[in-house]
Amino acid sequence: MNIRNQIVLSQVMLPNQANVAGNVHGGEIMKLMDSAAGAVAIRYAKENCVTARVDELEFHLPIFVGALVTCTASIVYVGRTSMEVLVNVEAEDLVSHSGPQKALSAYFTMVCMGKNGRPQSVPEYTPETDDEKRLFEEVEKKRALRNN
Ligand SMILES: CC(=O)SCCNC(=O)CCNC(=O)[C@H](O)C(C)(C)COP(=O)(O)OP(=O)(O)OC[C@H]1O[C@@H](n2cnc3c(N)ncnc32)[C@H](O)[C@@H]1OP(=O)(O)O
Repeated sequence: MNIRNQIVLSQVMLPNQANVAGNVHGGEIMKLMDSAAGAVAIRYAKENCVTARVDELEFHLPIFVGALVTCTASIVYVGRTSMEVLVNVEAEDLVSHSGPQKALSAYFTMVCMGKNGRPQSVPEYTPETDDEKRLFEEVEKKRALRNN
């Protein structure tokens, strides 16, 4: 993975991010995911980007106060003005030392916005590794289905 195409964002979950049971609100994590997707898209496009769509958002595990949450946002497909960003979230219980566990995942469609407030083209993306090629083809198929 080209380092320019990935951003890792970590944060310890605090009591003000949780409900009365101590579970972190889903919206708190979704905001973190959106920030990570936006950051990697802006770095890739070298221009402001907005979120156009979120697909396949899945909550695999609950997250609790005190957990270290790490969002990894990776560019996996690039269209003309839009980018598909896969965001994986891991949560780690720092006390138990049980290691990070996959907690959430989603695909964000980010659109590059020109200074005129309209979508602007972004640099082409060529997947290199087998994993990158697999993800690229998966997203390409999904977009083709969506646009038909
Ligand atoms: C970081 C943040 O949180 S930003 C705040 C939240 N987000 C926003 O405010 C965005 C609000 N939405 C918008 O401003 C507009 O709908 C835009 C800019 C996303 C799209 O505007 P449109 O006039 O539809 O643009 P246009 O038709 O030229 O499409 C631009 C690209 O966006 C893609 N796109 C537009 N709408 C969608 C959608 N709903 N789902 C997936 N892709 C979309 C198009 O496929 C196209 O991609 P491509 O150039 O790679 O083929």
